[in-house]
Amino acid sequence: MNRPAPQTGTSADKAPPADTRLMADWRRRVGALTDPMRAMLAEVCEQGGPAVADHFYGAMLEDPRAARFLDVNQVRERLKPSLQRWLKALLAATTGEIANLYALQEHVGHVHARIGIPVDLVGRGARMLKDDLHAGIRARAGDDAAALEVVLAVDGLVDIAMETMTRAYARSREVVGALDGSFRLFSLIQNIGTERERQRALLLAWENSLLYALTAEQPGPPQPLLISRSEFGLWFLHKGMASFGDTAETREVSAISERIDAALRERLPTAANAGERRLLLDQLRALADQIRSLVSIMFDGIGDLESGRDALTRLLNRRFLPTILRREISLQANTGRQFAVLMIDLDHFKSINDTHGHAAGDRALQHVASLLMENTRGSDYLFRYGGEEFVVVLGSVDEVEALGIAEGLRRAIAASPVALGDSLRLPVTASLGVAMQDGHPDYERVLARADAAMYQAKRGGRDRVVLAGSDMPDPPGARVLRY
Ligand SMILES: Nc1nc2c(ncn2[C@@H]2O[C@H](COP(=O)(O)OP(=O)(O)OP(=O)(O)O)[C@@H](O)[C@H]2O)c(=O)[nH]1
Repeated sequence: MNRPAPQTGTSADKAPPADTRLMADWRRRVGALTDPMRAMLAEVCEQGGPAVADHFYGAMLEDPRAARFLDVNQVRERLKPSLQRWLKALLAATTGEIANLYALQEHVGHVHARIGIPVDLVGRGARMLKDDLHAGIRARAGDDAAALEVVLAVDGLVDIAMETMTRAYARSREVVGALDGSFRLFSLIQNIGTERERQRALLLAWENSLLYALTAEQPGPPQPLLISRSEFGLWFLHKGMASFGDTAETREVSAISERIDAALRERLPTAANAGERRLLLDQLRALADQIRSLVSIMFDGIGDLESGRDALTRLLNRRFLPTILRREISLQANTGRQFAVLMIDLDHFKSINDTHGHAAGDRALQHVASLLMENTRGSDYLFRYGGEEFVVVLGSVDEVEALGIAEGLRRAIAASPVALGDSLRLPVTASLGVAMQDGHPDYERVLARADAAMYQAKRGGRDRVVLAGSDMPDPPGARVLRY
């Protein structure tokens, strides 16, 4: 598991070289600050900082778009103090500190882009900060020329910080846009023919369960029959819509699925006799037929996709991970369905290479990749993350389900040695870190938590699952740790 820090998607390594003109201008402005001006700015930050931060985040939390990214505790404990520190760093900087400030602003710009913070909201925040700082300056120095000088200096510094951030933001959004676009092309499907047949079969399986339930004496509650809960429905929500995009067909499939589920919820409990249930069944099957035709049209439309997959394992390439995580984060915000990230690292993999050769190592990687495919659902995303590391994104799961799938994967890997030649069976184990998405808008965080949990699993002795930050009890017989 030796590897450099993960660099996914919009990381700084993809940023253009620093804008030297902008930095020079920044230095010039900072150099022009006189000692009295600096003293005034220090006082405004020191005494007015907490009120500025209160006002800033109070207004942000009132905006529903910002409220999606912020929660009250996070604002109180982390963001307000960090805004005050940032103000101080910006307004009290010396020319020698500009390079660091520039890097910090770029970082913030990248994070905003990853999270998808609307750019007008950032602009509004800057305007509010300036207004409050102006008020603080005028309260101390009145309206004389010296105060005006300080106001102009503050405006210049805040604007230049914003410009640096916006530059990084714009660059990151370009990367995000390009990745999202290419993901649509590549994501879908390892083999379009197979995937098409698989989804037809899943739809049919859902219809059969409907047939079975509706012809039974007691059809039971509607919940387990909902198409949105079926494996087809999960595939459509997590992968179908992401891959085919917002088209007339995908919208129509969503609308028909909602009609099916509404009919099940409303009419199943009151469909007292066999005749009524038969009628309901016929209507639902007619709707399922429409879905079938639409899905067929969607598959016909995508023609020849390249694979976008890791050549050795056929799993998804990690460069698409940010696209998927961003999408799952917004799906969670819109639907309330949680998702989980599993970080999986094979144990002592180096010794397999060292003892049996690199080809045997490759074979082991392919073997584990196929175990991952066999032991996950059609709606899950499987990535080759690095050499002997994999990431699985589990959509629509709670903590218990995620843990169950992770533990199932651990067991499947441990129970299924790699066949090398006719007689050699090589045991392989893996350490797994599981992180539930905790509502934080930056996908790097859930990845980092899964990664930390996986490291914990290594430290705990390997061949185990560690759940990041949880109080739940371990399932019986499972090698699950909490920390
Ligand atoms: N065969 C093969 N080996 C790979 C590939 N990618 C990475 N590796 C090897 O995977 C090994 C990873 O070793 P380490 O990171 O030291 O970790 P480890 O031996 O798995 O030990 P722990 O993770 O601590 O349990 C290195 O020897 C890499 O050369 C690959 O595509 N094929």
